[in-house]
Amino acid sequence: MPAAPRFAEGEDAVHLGPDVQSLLQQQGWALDADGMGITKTFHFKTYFKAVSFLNLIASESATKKHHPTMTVRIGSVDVHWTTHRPRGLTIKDVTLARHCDQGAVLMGAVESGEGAKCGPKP
Ligand SMILES: C[C@H](O)[C@H](O)[C@H]1CNC2=NC(N)=NC(=O)C2=N1
Repeated sequence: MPAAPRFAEGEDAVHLGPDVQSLLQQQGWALDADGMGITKTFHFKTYFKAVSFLNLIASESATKKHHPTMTVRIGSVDVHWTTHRPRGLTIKDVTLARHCDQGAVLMGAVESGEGAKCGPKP
């Protein structure tokens, strides 16, 4: 059975619960096995778009002083949000996950399978 979201101490779980559920059920975010974080992979037609998206998120992260773990590949970016202190999901994770979804639209994200790939064309 998938984990339930685990909110950091002091968070308003009553409001944050439905916000996290909508990210999970409607926006394609996945909950970590321990319920403490969320991940999503964004796909792009070019490496340059993938890197530009990463920089868009990096810029907002610097402003908000909340930083994701990101892995950039040739045609995709994995983004993981969690809060280290206090440990668990917070409103910052939710707000910045939404920012990622908006930024992905701006950067022309595509469906999984349509992103750039290595190797010869099929
Ligand atoms: C002081 C500073 O705001 C904190 O260390 C921030 C920095 N960025 C952070 N980023 C994330 N993802 N979680 C944190 O708990 C966190 N803490």
